[in-house]
Amino acid sequence: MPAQSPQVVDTLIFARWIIPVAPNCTPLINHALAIRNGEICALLPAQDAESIEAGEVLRLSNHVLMPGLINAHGHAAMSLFRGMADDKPLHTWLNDHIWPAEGRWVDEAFVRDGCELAIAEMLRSGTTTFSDMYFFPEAAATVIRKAGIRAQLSFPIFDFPCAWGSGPDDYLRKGLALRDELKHSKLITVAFGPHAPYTVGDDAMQRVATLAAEADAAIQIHLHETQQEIDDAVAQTGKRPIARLAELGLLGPKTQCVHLAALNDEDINTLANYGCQAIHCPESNMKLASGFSPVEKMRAAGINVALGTDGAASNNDLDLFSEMRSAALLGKVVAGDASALPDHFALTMATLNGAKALGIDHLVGSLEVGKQADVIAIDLSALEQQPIYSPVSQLVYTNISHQVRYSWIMGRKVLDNGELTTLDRRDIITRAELWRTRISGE
Ligand SMILES: CSC[C@H]1O[C@@H](n2cnc3c(O)ncnc32)[C@H](O)[C@@H]1O
Ligand SMILES: [Zn+2]
Repeated sequence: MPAQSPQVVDTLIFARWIIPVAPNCTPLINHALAIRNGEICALLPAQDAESIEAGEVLRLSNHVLMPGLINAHGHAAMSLFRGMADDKPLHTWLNDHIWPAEGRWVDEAFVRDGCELAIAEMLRSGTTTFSDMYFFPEAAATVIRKAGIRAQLSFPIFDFPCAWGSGPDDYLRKGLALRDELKHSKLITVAFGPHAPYTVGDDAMQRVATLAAEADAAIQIHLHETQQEIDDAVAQTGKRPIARLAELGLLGPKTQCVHLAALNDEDINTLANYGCQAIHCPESNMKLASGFSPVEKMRAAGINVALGTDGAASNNDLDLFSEMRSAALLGKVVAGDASALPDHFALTMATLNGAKALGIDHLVGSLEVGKQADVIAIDLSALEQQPIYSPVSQLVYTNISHQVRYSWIMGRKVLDNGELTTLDRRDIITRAELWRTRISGE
């Protein structure tokens, strides 16, 4: 919108700093962003925006405005298992604790309540899009619509039955029906979620590859999470999981590979050649002692690397700001280079790279005119952020998520001065406590 011909907009936000992420993370100082019909319609110097007429005007003199964060991998409803099984390695955690608990407790009500708790936590800490892989995705969709958050739902596929279905045929039928039901949704996309190479056999894997290609849909899978996963696969099949998936036709630019915490150079080449998406979950990988993802090597190979928290039972929070910090710190240790994974790259992983990984970078991930208005504002005036040499450094390296004050998704304000506008915080806490009482048998 040319500054000389002001038009009426819905929301006009003046901010001390605006970090657009594209073309880069250099902060624009004293600028304004205008929103009309859910889209960003102008980004311009503050003095040029004064004449614009707006339904609502916000003057955020201590704040950074930036794209909403994109949590590219998680299991939202697992928030109800937060702190239930800590300090265990992945396979013990899954086989002896999480899977038995899921078998006993997970139903539609669990997913609804757990999802709401997770979404509230994510909204309060700056996430505007998340990717979920969990049972009863229809129940998650109901809560997502209520909250007004953006999401990818990767419906689960295993070789064995679970509370949501009886096996691959049933999962694929239900998942495709959900995809059809949500095909006109502006906020939700539906992807295939084969759980992992060790829980999905060749037949089901091939069907996923065929159906996803037919539907032009994304696939999200836990992949190369531990060295044990690879050693077991080599012992059973003679192949590394990435090589097996390549043979089965599962790898491509719409394949979102989660964890990748045990990779050799050949694996990295294969992922790069197929144009796969990488989703790094540093805190979950550390907590379960799964392994170290070679993020710098993947980036150097041209692989898009996004960021995810994983579920709250293996993290134990859904705070993407702290995830950026962990990624930046761990990235330096793994690369043996303090200049590896700099702050601006961590910020890009949590925004634009997340959007690319989920195939929605034409819509979100950066503050650019024409994109959807998924925007957050963070107050930098607290003591813990002083003094401010670089707002990008403060966002990545200081403890900041509690300073997220505003959040808009498609132009709708879902966080207003730190308060959720679409969800009831107290009610969510009450229901979480009820689940804890039930689960701990009190
Ligand atoms: C297909 S529903 C999701 C399924 O995945 C389990 N899960 C959670 N975190 C992890 C992880 O890090 N690796 C593998 N599987 C994980 C979750 O408990 C559900 O059963
Ligand atoms: Zn996971």
